[in-house]
Amino acid sequence: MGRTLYDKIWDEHVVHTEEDGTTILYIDRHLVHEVTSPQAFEGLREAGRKVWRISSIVATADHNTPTTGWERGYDGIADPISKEQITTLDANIKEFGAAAFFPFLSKRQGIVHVIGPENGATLPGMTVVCGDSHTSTHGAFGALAHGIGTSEVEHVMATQTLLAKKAKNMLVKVEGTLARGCTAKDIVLAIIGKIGTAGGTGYTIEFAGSAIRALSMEGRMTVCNMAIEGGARAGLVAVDQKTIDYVKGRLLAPTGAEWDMAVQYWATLHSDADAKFDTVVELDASQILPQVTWGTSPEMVLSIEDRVPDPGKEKDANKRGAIERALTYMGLQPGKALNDLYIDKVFIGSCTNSRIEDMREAAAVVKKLGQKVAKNVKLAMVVPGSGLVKEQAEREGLDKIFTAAGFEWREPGCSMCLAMNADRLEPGERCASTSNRNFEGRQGAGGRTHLVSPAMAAAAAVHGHFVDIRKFV
Ligand SMILES: CC(C)[C@H](C(=O)O)[C@@H](O)C(=O)O
Ligand code: SF4
Repeated sequence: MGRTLYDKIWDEHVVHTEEDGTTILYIDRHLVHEVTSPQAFEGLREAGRKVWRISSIVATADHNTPTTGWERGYDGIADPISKEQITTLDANIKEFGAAAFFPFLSKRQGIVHVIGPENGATLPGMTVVCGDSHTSTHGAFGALAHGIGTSEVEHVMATQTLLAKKAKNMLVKVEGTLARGCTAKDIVLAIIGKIGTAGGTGYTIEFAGSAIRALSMEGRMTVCNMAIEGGARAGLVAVDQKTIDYVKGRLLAPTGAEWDMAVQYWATLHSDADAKFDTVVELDASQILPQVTWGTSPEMVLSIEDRVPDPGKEKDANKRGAIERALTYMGLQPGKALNDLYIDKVFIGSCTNSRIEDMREAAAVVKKLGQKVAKNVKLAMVVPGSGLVKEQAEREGLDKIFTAAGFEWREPGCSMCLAMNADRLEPGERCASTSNRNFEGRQGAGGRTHLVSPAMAAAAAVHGHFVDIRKFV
């Protein structure tokens, strides 16, 4: 019987499987950031162990790094805990080693899920782990990639393996053509709206279909990034020519004869025609409208043509309670049209939407609208995902488009995606955000997050409220 892409990568990495399915899986790439690595390094130190394969480690600082004040160097990191995490990572990598380290202030620094692919650290067919839930992003390359906990970070460092149990196979097939103005972000929000945040629990999701194949690598990363918000630990997209073209020539990508061998192998990284999936979900891309979340979970999502739901119409008492709580937190009345929601802040960034294509998409909308950020919007910030994205965007003059319209153009990092640095919402502030989580307090205590695409966020900044982006692109 044919195998799925997930089956193939899994089989290739099994070291040993116990009768109950517990498997020792070999790990090819270990991405490291400052938040989930300190205890792992400390554990190694206490046990007198070294890192098993230094060349598997690629590290950067991202969650705590400030997005302003870089000219002041490490003195620009106001929060002492943030500063300590960043300097601790520097010291740990110095002591234990890495294939590549992109520290705070370096040109290639950035969000771990942006710098991995960008530097060819993420390659098709690899097993990729990181102490970070959005590691699913790297599945866009046909790599089996998922987040691990801090104790597992130490385990992988010490043994180059991970204890895992195989998940089931889910196929999410998106066929057809997206409407103008609709993007990868709208696809993945629509998928989560359909399957729910628990829909993918226990599965690895392969995203397929003509709409997924039509996406750029950046778009595929956006989709896989949010697989975790749909409950799946990992998301995958089959390798095709776009994948190979993206990887070619990147810093850590293979070269010469190794490249040729790799490409030959990568060509096998797709599900066989007769592969069996445990569950299949289908979506019609032409029916996907611009998406906006209204609540405090990514599954609380509707289209721009919709209105805030009425809990009174929900028969299930649990669901009704959840809607009521979300509306209270979000400060929303049932029946309010989503395009009438006025916002206080705009955040364009995060590992979901901070790549060059996202910057281009947002800048194109700003340019087309030709107006400044609306008066009611106190802050509209654009945070590129890495130093390289920032540099490329500046070469294309995108920063000028943003700043001329009144946006702030910041230094790279996670920033207001989770407010671990100085960038945050104040209580009650409403934000159009291109990130992936809208949980209570995610962008600052009491902050209200609406997840949208970069195009929608840019249009909302200029109009001061959400709009049907299809009319403006
Ligand atoms: C800090 C880190 C462990 C966390 C994660 O695992 O995802 C963060 O990146 C997030 O997005 O909430
Ligand atoms: S950008 Fe946000 S979601 Fe991504 S790794 Fe950073 S904090 Fe997590």
